Amino acid sequence: MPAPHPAPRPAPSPASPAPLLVVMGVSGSGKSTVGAALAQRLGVPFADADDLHPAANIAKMSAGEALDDDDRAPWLERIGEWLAGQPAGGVVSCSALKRKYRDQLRHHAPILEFLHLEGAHEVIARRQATRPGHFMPASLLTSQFSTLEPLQPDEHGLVIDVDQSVDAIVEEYVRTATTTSKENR
Ligand SMILES: Nc1ncnc2c1ncn2[C@@H]1O[C@H](COP(=O)(O)OP(=O)(O)OP(=O)(O)O)[C@@H](O)[C@H]1O
Ligand SMILES: O=C(O)[C@H](O)[C@@H](O)[C@H](O)[C@H](O)CO
Repeated sequence: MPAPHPAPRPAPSPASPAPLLVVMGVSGSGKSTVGAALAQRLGVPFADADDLHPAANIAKMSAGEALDDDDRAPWLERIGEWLAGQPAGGVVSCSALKRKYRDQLRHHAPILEFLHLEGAHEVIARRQATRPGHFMPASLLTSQFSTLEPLQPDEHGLVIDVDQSVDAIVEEYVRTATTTSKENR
């Protein structure tokens, strides 16, 4: 049962800067792939939060151990600092599994939007399994789903199903955000 759709924010317009967007979801949901494609489509900088992990976090996940709140806290701070440094908008791919993680990011960038790439376990597991050479083992996918807290109604964001092409996801985001922008005029 998909989570209720949270309130989407208006799309970028001449009057407003491009969004600060976090593409969120469990491991293998397509955050890095969709995030990079979306940043290119919107003409804004992109950062992959995987690149901002302390080495200890990468080692822990590579060893098949799930991260905990203490592991993620410094990582989320670095992501928040990156977001705060993007005055003209930007996209970051970050799992942002828990509400309190998203609150920590909003502390750095209050006007923040989330795009949750939501999908069935079997769809995402198939993509994780066919992904070459990534440090995140497929064995951790179940813990990702059990840790995931969907967007709540008061959080600005969209939920898009991953069971479609990357281009289709990007265009659905742009179309939905643009529609919302017109409705808000
Ligand atoms: N919409 C899509 N359709 C088909 N394949 C996809 C789609 N999105 C991503 N993929 C593929 O699925 C795999 C996982 O994608 P990606 O690495 O972007 O996920 P992720 O959420 O960033 O994972 P992690 O959090 O573990 O880094 C990759 O091989 C990618 O090419
Ligand atoms: O536990 C988490 O929050 C996630 O595992 C992220 O930290 C990873 O970066 C990514 O999903 C795996 O590549």
